[in-house]
Amino acid sequence: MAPGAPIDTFTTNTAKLSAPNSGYSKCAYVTFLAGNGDYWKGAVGLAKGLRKVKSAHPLIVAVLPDVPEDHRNILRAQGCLIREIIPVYPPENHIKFAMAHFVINYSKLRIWNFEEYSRMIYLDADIQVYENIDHLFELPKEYLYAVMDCYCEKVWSHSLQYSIGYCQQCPDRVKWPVELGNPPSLYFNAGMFVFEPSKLVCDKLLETLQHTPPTPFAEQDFLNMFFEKSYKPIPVVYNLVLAMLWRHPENVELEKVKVVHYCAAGSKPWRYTGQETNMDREDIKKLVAKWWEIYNDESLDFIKAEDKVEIEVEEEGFSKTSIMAAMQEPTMAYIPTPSAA
Ligand SMILES: O=c1ccn([C@@H]2O[C@H](COP(=O)(O)OP(=O)(O)O)[C@@H](O)[C@H]2O)c(=O)[nH]1
Ligand SMILES: OC[C@H]1O[C@H](O[C@@H]2[C@@H](O)[C@H](O)[C@@H](O)[C@H](O)[C@@H]2O)[C@H](O)[C@@H](O)[C@H]1O
Ligand SMILES: [Mn+2]
Repeated sequence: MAPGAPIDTFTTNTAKLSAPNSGYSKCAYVTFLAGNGDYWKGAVGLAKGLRKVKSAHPLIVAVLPDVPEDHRNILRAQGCLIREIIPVYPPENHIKFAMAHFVINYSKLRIWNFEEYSRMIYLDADIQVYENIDHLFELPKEYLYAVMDCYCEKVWSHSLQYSIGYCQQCPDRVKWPVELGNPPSLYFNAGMFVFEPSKLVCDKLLETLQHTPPTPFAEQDFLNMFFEKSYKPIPVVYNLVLAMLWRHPENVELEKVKVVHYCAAGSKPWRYTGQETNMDREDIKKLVAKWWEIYNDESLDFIKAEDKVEIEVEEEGFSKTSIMAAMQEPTMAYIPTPSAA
């Protein structure tokens, strides 16, 4: 079991999780979309995946102004709620320190403004949900819940952890040197987290950002700094960062994973070629195929309420209502009752 992931969150609290909704009125999933590239495909996949696992909550898509109307319409047609947000930029003079392709992610911070929801789960658009995780909305208040990240990929080569060979996923493999004081605080992957929207917190985030020099992992580093005292780790099944498969296989039981995060280089399913390092692994091929199965499944497309036709289906002597998509021509579907004889 990954160290530092206190399973008390799930053992002692499990009882609470089955309790009626612990005072959270409106909950929603939220993802983030920027630019006119192909991430909209990730958001469509996510919307269909949440439908497949019968989530009871809507998916909000926080879009930057540069997301084209046709991409927004595709997402509306999949039942997503589109919310345009104002971009957030770190202090101009430091912008070069964040990895350029991550700078746009600072705009994610605007989701703390969505106060009409008392609890939200943020999911990157390159994430897929394969099992219902609605119970996470009922975790005890006041904490930010997320899965611990891994420091072993080359993208971390700027860090002290990487140069020492230390990773929080296996703190005993290479111990943090005593002469360097305490090991780094637990650090989460910001592709998935459970949080409570608050305008007050949003204002504090934006104000703090203005005097915080950006760092390589941009808003992920910033969120880890900001929530250092209120971050609570949750098990890896809720956000499998793919690198865990080859960096810490001992911490992963793939058959139990509920959420997969396609963040490793070359792993975005809608761009997958299998050419990049580790992308020819059988488990990666299976996970990419699993994503496409949902993306291509038309039975998971959104059907507007007004387009649903309720028909009475008489079977084996009892009646049940079944919902079917509107027929092209609005003819009443009639299913004859089997003769009593
Ligand atoms: O061109 C882009 C880049 C990123 N994103 C959004 O920002 C998130 C974080 O970026 P990414 O997932 O590529 O980072 P990674 O998790 O791979 O480090 C994505 O999942 C998308 O939701 C986007 O909409 N358009
Ligand atoms: O803007 C910073 C990004 O930082 C994170 O991505 C990283 C991180 O997970 C590394 O640990 C992985 O090795 C790497 O592949 C991956 O790109 C978040 O997934 C993403 O949502 C976003 O916050
Ligand atoms: Mn991601």
